[in-house]
Amino acid sequence: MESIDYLAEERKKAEFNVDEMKIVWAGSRRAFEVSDYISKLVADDPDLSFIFIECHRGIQGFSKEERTMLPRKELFKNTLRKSAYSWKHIIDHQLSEEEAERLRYFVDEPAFIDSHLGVFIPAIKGQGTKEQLKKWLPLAYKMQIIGCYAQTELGHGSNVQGLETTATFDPRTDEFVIHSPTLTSSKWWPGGLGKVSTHAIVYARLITDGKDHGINGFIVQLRSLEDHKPLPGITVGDIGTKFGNGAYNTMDNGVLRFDHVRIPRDQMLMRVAQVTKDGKYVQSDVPRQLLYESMVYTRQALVTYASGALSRAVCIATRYSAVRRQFGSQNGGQEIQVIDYKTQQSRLFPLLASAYAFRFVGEWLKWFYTDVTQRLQANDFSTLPELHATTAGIKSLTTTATADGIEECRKLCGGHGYLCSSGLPELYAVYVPACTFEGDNVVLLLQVARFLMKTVSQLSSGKKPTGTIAYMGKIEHLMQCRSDVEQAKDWLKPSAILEAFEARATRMSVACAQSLSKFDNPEEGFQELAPDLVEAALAHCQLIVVSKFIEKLQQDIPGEGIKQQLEVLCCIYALFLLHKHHGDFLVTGYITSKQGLFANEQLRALYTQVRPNAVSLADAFNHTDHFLGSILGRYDGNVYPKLYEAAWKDPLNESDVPDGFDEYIRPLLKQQLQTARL
Ligand SMILES: CC/C=C\C/C=C\C/C=C\C/C=C\C/C=C\C/C=C\CC/C=C/C(=O)SCCNC(=O)CCNC(=O)[C@H](O)C(C)(C)COP(=O)(O)OP(=O)(O)OC[C@H]1O[C@@H](n2cnc3c(N)ncnc32)[C@H](O)[C@@H]1OP(=O)(O)O
Ligand SMILES: Cc1cc2nc3c(=O)[nH]c(=O)nc-3n(C[C@H](O)[C@H](O)[C@H](O)COP(=O)(O)OP(=O)(O)OC[C@H]3O[C@@H](n4cnc5c(N)ncnc54)[C@H](O)[C@@H]3O)c2cc1C
Repeated sequence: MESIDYLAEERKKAEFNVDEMKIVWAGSRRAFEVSDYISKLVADDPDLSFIFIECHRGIQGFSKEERTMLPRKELFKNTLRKSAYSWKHIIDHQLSEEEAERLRYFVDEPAFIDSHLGVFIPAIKGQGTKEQLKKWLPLAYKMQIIGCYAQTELGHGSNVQGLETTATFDPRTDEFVIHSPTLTSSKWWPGGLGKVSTHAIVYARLITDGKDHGINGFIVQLRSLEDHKPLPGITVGDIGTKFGNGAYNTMDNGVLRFDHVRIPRDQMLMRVAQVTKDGKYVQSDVPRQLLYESMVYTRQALVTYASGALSRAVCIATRYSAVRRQFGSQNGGQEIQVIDYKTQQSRLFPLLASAYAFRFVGEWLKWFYTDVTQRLQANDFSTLPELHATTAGIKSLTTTATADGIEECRKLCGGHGYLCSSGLPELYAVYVPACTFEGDNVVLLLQVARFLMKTVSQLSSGKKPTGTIAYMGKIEHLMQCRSDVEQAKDWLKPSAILEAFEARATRMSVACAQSLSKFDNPEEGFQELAPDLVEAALAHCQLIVVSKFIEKLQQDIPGEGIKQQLEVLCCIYALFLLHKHHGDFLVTGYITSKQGLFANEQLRALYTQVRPNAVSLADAFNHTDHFLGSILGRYDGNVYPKLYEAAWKDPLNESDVPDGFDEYIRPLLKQQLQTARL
């Protein structure tokens, strides 16, 4: 049966070519084609799109929207089935790495494979010697071993140097003895550890000849490759159900303890430091920070994932806002679409713009990461501190804004957003740990702040800042200049926006540096001023996102109306931030309150420009209905009949009279009858 497109009128209003925008969103025509093909493949194959569960009626299939009603144990088993099926598909059809990654993405269930491919393999690549890569990578790529990343412990996560697990070298047997000396040293959280991984990269304190050399990575086998039982000395299991039904519970985050487990010496990852057969500790000429390299990789990858998650929420909220009507009916006509309310626009459109902004900064960050890792291979470590600060900061900014944005989209959908069938509660529950994993977002901003303070202190020594901090080279100008905006439309000039963000970031960093210099003990000062330092770091990161959006617009972007739409979105992103943080811009003296009001006036005008294009800008994300998993976000906008239909699928509606009626409701009703008779 052909479906009616309830959003057709909205789509007719678009002032740009949606197909061309899909390519800009995907990054290239080839990336679009791969994503488009794989997302449809997943949506159309029940083995990938459905959840099959054994119940009293035999095997029953459930759609993605019904996932939150299902018990964890069955969901988990289904995820194992999907992973095995996906893997077979990848091998049988010889999918490329890019296609395989897309397949994992569109299946859209957190699983051990994410840790295996997203952290275990990158850790071996980053910290292993050539010989170690040769031995372990083929096994990992063929999934003959499955690995996880066991860094965090019950007692320590953010403070990596505080980890307690020990790896003590025994020269008599040429082995390391891996041990968990305390309860708090139990590994806690690693994804894929609880029930699946056969191996782990274990972070432990390296001890030779009684001397503690700090943290290093070790490859440790955890489970038998025959019967999957834990090896002697190993206690391992799942840490328990996490936030939200369904959500991240398809992942087996685990707990792990070692009781003097022995591993061969060559299972210490030895790119950064080596231990010789006679127990000598030898530091390589590469920086110790390379121990943290896999975190840098994952943090940059999480930025593109942030744009993906935010775009899903925004797509749902935009389509639903065009379908939903409230108030304003005249002469029996239709009510007003809620998307036409300026308040709805002022909450929704900055998120739409943010999704695009995060996409482009993610694209750039991927390039930057590749560039720096190529330099590292050639033993040029000069850009590593900047890469660390940038990945940490942009991961922090984008994941916080995305988690908050998903929740805002839920509220933008009113009551129906609170239903699991809207897809938004589960999207939030799955997404929100990204603010914590791969580094707590505040801890990461403090890393950016340290980098900024170092940069400011080096300015006086004549060191020329480059890359993302090149703007600080113009410190004299940026400390004194004032905005020359005279009317609202002046805020459309990229140069006006850029200077505002540069001046604000510079002034906030310099103010922190000046306050810090008043402390005798700089570390004490850093702790005391941490809230201000976090704000300065955020200002720097927002400048990076804004400037990468502006740089994107300087490229040749073909397609009818595409550049104009992106220009509008770029200005919305920047002016929304300016409006939200206008206290910073005012206090640092770059703008006057009048200029702040002009920015807000311009922002409202930009919302009017986006309005006719909003649904099409959300369509350009090219999300399938399967991937969205949301009745409110359906492409055809046919929301109400589908919501009504879905309600009846809830297990509570399997019978008219609920279980428990005889025990708990009937006696109450009877008691009331008796009271009434009295
Ligand atoms: C079927 C399908 C088939 C195919 C599919 C294919 C592909 C799928 C592929 C990929 C999936 C991709 C992406 C993954 C997506 C999702 C991942 C999934 C789940 C995520 C799981 C989560 C994992 C984790 O959470 S792992 C644990 C993370 N832990 C942390 O982040 C801890 C945070 N803490 C720290 O990082 C550090 O402790 C610290 C806070 C940075 C402090 O460090 P330290 O104590 O050493 O102290 P200093 O601050 O003094 O730092 C010293 C010095 O080092 C510099 N530094 C610090 N960190 C780094 C770094 N990372 N790099 C470089 N340099 C660093 C710091 O600046 C100081 O420098 P100076 O001395 O110069 O000042
Ligand atoms: C879903 C999920 C998956 C995970 N997967 C893995 C995995 O695969 N492998 C793995 O090893 N780990 C994993 N982790 C663990 C994760 O990396 C840690 O939880 C994370 O690094 C934060 O550390 P923490 O839990 O110790 O938080 P804490 O550091 O205890 O943070 C608690 C609070 O203290 C604050 N705080 C901490 N230090 C400072 C400071 N210096 N200054 C100011 N404030 C501070 C934080 O901002 C936060 O508000 C996962 C976590 C989750 C939630």
